[in-house]
Amino acid sequence: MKIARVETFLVPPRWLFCRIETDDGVVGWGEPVVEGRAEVVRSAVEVLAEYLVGKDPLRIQDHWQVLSKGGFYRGGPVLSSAVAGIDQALWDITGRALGVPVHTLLGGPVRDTVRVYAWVGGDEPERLKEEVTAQVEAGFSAVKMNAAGRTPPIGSPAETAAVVERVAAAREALGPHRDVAVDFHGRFSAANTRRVLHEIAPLHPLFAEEPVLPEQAHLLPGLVATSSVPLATGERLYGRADFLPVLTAGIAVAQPDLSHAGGISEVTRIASLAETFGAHLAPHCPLGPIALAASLQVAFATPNFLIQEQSRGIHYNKDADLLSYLVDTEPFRFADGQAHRTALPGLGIAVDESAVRAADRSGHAWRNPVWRHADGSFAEW
Ligand SMILES: O=C(O)[C@@H](O)[C@H](O)[C@H](O)CO
Ligand SMILES: [Mg+2]
Repeated sequence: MKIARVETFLVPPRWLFCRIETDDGVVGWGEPVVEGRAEVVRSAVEVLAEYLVGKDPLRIQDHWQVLSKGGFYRGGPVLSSAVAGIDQALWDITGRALGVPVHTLLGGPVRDTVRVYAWVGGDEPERLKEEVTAQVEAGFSAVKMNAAGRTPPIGSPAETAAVVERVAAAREALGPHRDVAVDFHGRFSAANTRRVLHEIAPLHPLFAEEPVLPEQAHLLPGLVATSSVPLATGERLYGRADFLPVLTAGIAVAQPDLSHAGGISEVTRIASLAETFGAHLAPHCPLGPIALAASLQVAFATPNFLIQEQSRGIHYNKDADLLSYLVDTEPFRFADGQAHRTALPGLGIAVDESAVRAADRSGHAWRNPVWRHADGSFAEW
């Protein structure tokens, strides 16, 4: 079997899919994308495809090495995401060729269900409470909320109180048997995060995500030492080498993204690395159905897995959502807040190829919002 063709599809709301076809007709799908930079990753996939065409798709490890390291310059979001999507498609092809799910290829299942969480928004506590209640009624046992949008480097008492009030509203709607995770997005200074973590700790968050920016891993040990809130990070880290410092710093939850951190191959390695630090895996995934399917395959085979992000109900624009490109949406219904393991081959989903081809014809030009503080200065996140 040889790789015959690699195609990419720029599909709303903000994703990029790749389809790899073999000469004997087996097809695998992947999702190589960086939010806001989809066209750049598309170009990277096209360059990497030059090497792949004519090769045996089952040699995933060797292809991963060549694609990740053979260009001399390594790592970073664009290359690692391009490799990630290709890697997902090669695992999908391998599973389909052998008639087994990817989690079987990864050593077999260690669990039958995977707990997933839903995102909730809302600036006002009452609105947030409504959103949490709606997700609880939809079956979810865990949600994630933003700590805040634009925050000044050090918040006023009122701004700090507003964050606490919103987390408290979520906690009240959830009760003591469900979980709330709080995403800081690196938008707070470490000093502000330290103060806010102290205030929200009694509300028992599942974890605090990106408590500082990814390039400030050296500040994490101080936060770990001064807070009882488990810290999480990883959506903007792209491989084992990037995770080593944050794991060494003592984070509790590693959050590689299956579409950013080198795909199934590299995320399983990151999971093993995290295990040696006693840390758990909670893959980032505000992305599409293929990234989520890849995440779930890893979750079914990873002992130190905690919880899975997914984008049901997040509408980056009105044109499409998580379910738009699937023949059968059942795998992502999450009626009881869980994904259920199946024996379907490869990534375990059926992509609606005609819907993908049609969506690519209009494409998208999704870009990250640029935020500014009240004084006009750039607000980084
Ligand atoms: O944890 C999350 O899902 C967010 O931080 C998103 O990754 C961010 O809004 C960019 O897509
Ligand atoms: Mg995040």
